[in-house]
Amino acid sequence: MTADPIRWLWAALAVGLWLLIVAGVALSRARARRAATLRASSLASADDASLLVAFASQTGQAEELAWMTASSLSDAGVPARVALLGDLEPAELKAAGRVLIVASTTGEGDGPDAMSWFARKHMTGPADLSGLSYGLLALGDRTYADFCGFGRALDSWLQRSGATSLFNRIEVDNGDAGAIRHWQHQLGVVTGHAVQADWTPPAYDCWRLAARSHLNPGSPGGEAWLLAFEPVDHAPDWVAGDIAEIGLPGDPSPGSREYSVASLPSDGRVEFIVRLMTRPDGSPGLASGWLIRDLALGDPVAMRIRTNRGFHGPSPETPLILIGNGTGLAGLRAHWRARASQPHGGVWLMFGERTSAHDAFLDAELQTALASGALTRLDRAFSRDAQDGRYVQQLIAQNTDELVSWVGRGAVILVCGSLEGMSTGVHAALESALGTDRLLELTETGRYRRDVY
Ligand SMILES: Cc1cc2nc3c(=O)[nH]c(=O)nc-3n(C[C@H](O)[C@H](O)[C@H](O)COP(=O)(O)O)c2cc1C
Repeated sequence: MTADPIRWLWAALAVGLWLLIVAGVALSRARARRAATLRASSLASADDASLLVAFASQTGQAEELAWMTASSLSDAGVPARVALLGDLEPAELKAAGRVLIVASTTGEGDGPDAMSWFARKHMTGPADLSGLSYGLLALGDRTYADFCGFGRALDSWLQRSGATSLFNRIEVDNGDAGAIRHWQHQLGVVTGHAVQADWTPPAYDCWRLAARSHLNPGSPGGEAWLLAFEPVDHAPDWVAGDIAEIGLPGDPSPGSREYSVASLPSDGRVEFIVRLMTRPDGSPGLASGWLIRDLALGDPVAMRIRTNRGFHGPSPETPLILIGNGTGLAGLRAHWRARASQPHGGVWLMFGERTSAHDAFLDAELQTALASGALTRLDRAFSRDAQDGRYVQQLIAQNTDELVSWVGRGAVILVCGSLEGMSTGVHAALESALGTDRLLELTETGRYRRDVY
């Protein structure tokens, strides 16, 4: 009996303390939100032509990356403004035309608190976002059951609302520096402006240039070369679809470049294809010029292999449709080579380049792969051939029945090559062959994957 008043006192104190904490959290969130909104509006006001960077953040990492994204873009000469995604209306997103989004996941696969109203009001069904293109950086942590749950839900809502992704969603596991560098790389591709040196310099291994062969002598397009590197110390493990990051020489280093790996660990070397780029003054591009013109056989190179889950292949019994153009053949080659030594469910390669006389990249190897069964079917399109000029997307249109049948048997479609022209053309051709809903379903179930640049 005598203990009761004391219990009541403790209980009242506990409730009071809890209320104080709740109020404090709510206040600090509201303050953070206001501060972000203020910063956002101060950047957002003037220039409507600027690139929109929107974020959804719970503990600040997504917000920080959004600001780093915007300032990198501004430094590269692309004006950018930052906004809280949760404060925008779909009509404002649509009006922006292009948006880069950084979004984290919290709770159990939930969106940040600042997104709850937006999610309830807008994300329960599709909005009208036709004409909007977007890039998405999803932050998360693989130790949670629903990895990047909110980023994935957002991606799916954007697609269902008619928006087009500029590149595959990039997922960041616990601040993974490689994935963040990949985002930086894509910023450069999307804006056409080199984005300054890496935010997080990677730890490289030492490799040496072992071979370099010209794939398209006489081509009307830029020179394409197959380069091979051997490890100096240890060779890391990797799988088809992974990416080689090359550190450019210099102190400080002017950054890194990414290339789709065209070989497998069993080859004992990393191979990839580089196109010689030309600067406006006619001189060779910084990275491609160095790799193709300056580097001598035996010279050391700083390189690491980055896992690129979004472009890994399915198990061997699943039919595989590989579609690409130009240097994109590199990312596809590792996939058919991975099947060369085992029974598999079929590999169909559709490849596009300029001329059959000069741009039939790796022709002898492709013929051998066909003869051995590593490739089941090969279709090529050469856009500048006088009689038969076609693009790779036309191969899809011409073989719709076959494509539908492969997809009906569970095929996975992998697309690698240029973002402009090829991947949008291929996407449109796949949409008309399979239907928009079917293609969306393939995207969401990981059966349509793109590695485009
Ligand atoms: C309470 C809590 C819950 C989380 N839940 C998830 C989750 O379900 N899935 C996930 O991928 N990451 C989850 N994360 C990891 C965060 O997404 C990750 O740390 C992210 O970088 C945070 O970004 P932010 O600071 O912008 O909110 C969670 C983190 C916290 C603190």
